[in-house]
Amino acid sequence: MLLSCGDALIDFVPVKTADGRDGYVPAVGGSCLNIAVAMARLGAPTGFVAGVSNDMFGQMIADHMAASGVSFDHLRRSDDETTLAFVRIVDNEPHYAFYDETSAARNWTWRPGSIDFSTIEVVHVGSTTLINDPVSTETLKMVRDAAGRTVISLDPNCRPSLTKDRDDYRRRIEELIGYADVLRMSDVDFEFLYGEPDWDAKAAGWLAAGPKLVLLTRGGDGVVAWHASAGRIEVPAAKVTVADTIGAGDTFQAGTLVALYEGGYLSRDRLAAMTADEITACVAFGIRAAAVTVSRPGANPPWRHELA
Ligand SMILES: Nc1ncnc2c1ncn2[C@@H]1O[C@H](COP(=O)(O)OP(=O)(O)OP(=O)(O)O)[C@@H](O)[C@H]1O
Ligand SMILES: O=C(O)C(=O)C[C@H](O)[C@H](O)CO
Repeated sequence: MLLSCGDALIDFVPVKTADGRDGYVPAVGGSCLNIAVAMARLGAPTGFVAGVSNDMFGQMIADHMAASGVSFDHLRRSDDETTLAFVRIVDNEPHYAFYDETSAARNWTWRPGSIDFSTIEVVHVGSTTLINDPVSTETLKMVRDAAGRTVISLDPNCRPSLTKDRDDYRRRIEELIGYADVLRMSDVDFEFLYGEPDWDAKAAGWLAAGPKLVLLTRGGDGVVAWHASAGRIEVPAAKVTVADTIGAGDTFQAGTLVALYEGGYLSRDRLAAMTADEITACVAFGIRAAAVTVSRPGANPPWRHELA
């Protein structure tokens, strides 16, 4: 089973009302839930590890999971509320204002022994639940327990509006990178964390520290992958008409993980032994899946048959 651990929330997506006013439509989101939904829709056995509210938005999240075939086995329901995110689109790029101070996702805690990692192919962590406590520290505890027993996938998916102390955040992310086997970062996140891009130097340092596969996504400019023996590989993005890029990175991550799963690469040894052609094929599958998401509104990952 593939697990994604982190945030489920409601995105309020901007729309124009029939009489021309600004309005919002609620849509189930959260980077880590989007990844779980995308992996399940693409056909992989998938579970979601998180705190989800019993309130009406939590029910929307549960319904969305059920409709996409995501397992509830590792879900913890509580009476804390659902995180809300109001979305603003500027130049096709989404920006988020979060309301999560006392949410079920933010208050999730790790219970040691609650997951048998020997039965799990990959645990993905990322996004808002890596920023603030308690969930950030609790996620790190889970990753420490899981590391070496299953593959760890990490996408920081930085959210500047939630990050009060950038140095503290960078320290947390760097500790997680030390445990990660597959690291994905967007160029925007890289710049938020490290300023001027020196991707090759940074990727070389990461490959020496832990991750076997490092992926940098650059929106419509494609993906760069680094791997200790296969080297540096560039894969172009698909050419599509963009509706919006909400959830693009999430679907890319999910698609790439599903391809790694189907290819039998989800162990540290198999990841380390991948060839350039094998990496290109897995990344290209992630790109194909992400192309569907960007071609339609909101984070709406494709079902497997839509990639045919
Ligand atoms: N304009 C685009 N045209 C084609 N594909 C795109 C475009 N934008 C994003 N994608 C696809 O989605 C992938 C991830 O996009 P990006 O690098 O923007 O990640 P991200 O910033 O994490 O996304 P998110 O909006 O989910 O946070 C890209 O590698 C690409 O395959
Ligand atoms: O979970 C997050 O980080 C969000 O900003 C909510 C969005 O649904 C998500 O990012 C889309 O990728």
